[in-house]
Amino acid sequence: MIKNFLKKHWWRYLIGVTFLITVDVIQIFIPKQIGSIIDAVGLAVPDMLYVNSLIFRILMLAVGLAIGRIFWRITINGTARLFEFQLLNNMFQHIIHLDQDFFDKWRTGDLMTRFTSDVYLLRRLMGNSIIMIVDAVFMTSLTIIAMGSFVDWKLTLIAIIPLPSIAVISLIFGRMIQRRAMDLQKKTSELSNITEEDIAGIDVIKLYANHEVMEKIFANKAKEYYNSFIKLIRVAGLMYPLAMLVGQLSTIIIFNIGGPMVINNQITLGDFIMTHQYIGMLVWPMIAFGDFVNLLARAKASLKRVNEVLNQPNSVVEPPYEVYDFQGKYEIKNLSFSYPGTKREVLKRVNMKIEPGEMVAFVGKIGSGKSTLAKLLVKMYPVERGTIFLDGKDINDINGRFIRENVSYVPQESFLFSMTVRENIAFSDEKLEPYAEEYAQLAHVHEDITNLEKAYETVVGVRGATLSGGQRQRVTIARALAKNSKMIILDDCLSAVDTETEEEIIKTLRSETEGKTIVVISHRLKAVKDADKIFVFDDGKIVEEGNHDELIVKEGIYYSMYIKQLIEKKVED
Ligand SMILES: Nc1ncnc2c1ncn2[C@@H]1O[C@H](COP(=O)(O)OP(=O)(O)OP(=O)(O)O)[C@@H](O)[C@H]1O
Repeated sequence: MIKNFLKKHWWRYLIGVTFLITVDVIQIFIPKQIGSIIDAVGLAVPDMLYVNSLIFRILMLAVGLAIGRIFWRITINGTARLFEFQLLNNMFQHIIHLDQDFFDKWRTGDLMTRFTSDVYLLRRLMGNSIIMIVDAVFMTSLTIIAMGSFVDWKLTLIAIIPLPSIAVISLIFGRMIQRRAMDLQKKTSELSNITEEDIAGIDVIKLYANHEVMEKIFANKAKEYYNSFIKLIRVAGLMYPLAMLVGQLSTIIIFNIGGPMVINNQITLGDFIMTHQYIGMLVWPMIAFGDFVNLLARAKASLKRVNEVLNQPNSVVEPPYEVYDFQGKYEIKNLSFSYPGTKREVLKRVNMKIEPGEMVAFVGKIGSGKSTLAKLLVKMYPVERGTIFLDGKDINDINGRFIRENVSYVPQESFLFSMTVRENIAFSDEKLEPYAEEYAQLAHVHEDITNLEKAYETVVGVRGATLSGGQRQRVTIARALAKNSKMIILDDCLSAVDTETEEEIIKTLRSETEGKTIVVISHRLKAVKDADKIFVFDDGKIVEEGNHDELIVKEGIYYSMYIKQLIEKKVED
């Protein structure tokens, strides 16, 4: 990723580094001018014209410095921002195409940290670190050359003796910093996870009056993060003063050796001050070197974490996207399924046929595998070859995106984006916005929407929080209907509306969407009793199948569930 970026944008860095080196070169001449001014004004009769010309030169150099700095900032920092922009896009584009398995396992906070603080460190690697290393190398060598040629080589070579030890200090500390930086990023992720989860689950915390417990858990995580940070800054914080100390040793040498040289007239006072200034100029590149090693170590840790996201493979291997005349005929043969990374079979030797235009219902106990099968129909998880056939083709040979374009799957948890109701309904295509009312009517939610403060233009809260559960569910159905796909799967997505409304919505769907295949998962048997086929699930197996009348005659599990629900309804009434 970094290599590719550098291959493409090396010229931007070349321009930036040229400006940076120009600035370094200009900087080298300022102490020389100051030294010359001191020597000139120290004469018995100072030549003020010469002094003024030196001052003018300093002014010109300062202007050159300012221009150079502006340009290297624009080019180098701008390129680093471009890298950040492209990296963020790459990461997002990668994860958005990953299948459900990835999102089941990764926690939002962890992902957020990788998108924010890890990317931030990589941006600094691609910007600040270039500046640091160029300054460390060029400023140091140019300053040393200037000191030697403008003043005295012997004095210069003795003064720089302590400098290589800075490199050694940086290298030793760099390793420790990397380890601690990795731990800090992990702790940052954990803290983000818990913050994200606590805010998302704030209702539950309040309802259970569980503030103290959650505060304690949060405080522990925050403390771990704090400790990890302190551990890091202890090492990083020790490295800088040590580097500075070594820098000061050079100053002491200058005073000890350079001072007597002035007294013995070997160098002028201007030369001495110039040398002192040069030594001062060497301190920044030394720190820059330490900073570079520190940043490199931290960025390496971040690169590893970002690459973990970018190299995350899809558990479903997709064939090329190919369009064909989708019918929606499913044939499931002896399908057994365990979620990726788990051993427990949640579907066991399932056989099923769904014909185009049929209405099919999945019923059965909780956790019996109904939603799992529905998700497999839209290829959200990988399945063995030869188990699911769609329109006569193995599902593994059809691109998942194409399937999901033709099948609208309405999941159990209704999620809306914090945009207007109209935009939510027309989520699949903004051109559908003028027709939002029609789809809302089909989903029996039009009246509810017109009663909202701004009707269809009402912006719903985060995740649709400002709508009731039932309203949210029906808006998600309207959204699925607007997609106008050939097949629709309603995964127990009407649990928050009453039985009558659920029945009516299903009836309307059936009559208004003639020819479309409908799969309904519901716990209310009355709502699905008109289905062409009803599959009864129990512990991952299909234990009964047939239409309502056939299943009633069988007097099996379906029959008992149906009678139980009838009695419950009567008792309720
Ligand atoms: N992402 C997952 N990873 C691992 N196991 C899972 C996952 N999702 C569901 N399961 C397990 O698979 C089994 C079947 O779950 P599924 O959601 O398909 O049941 P269901 O019949 O739809 O239940 P319900 O009627 O309560 O919605 C359950 O035991 C559940 O714990």
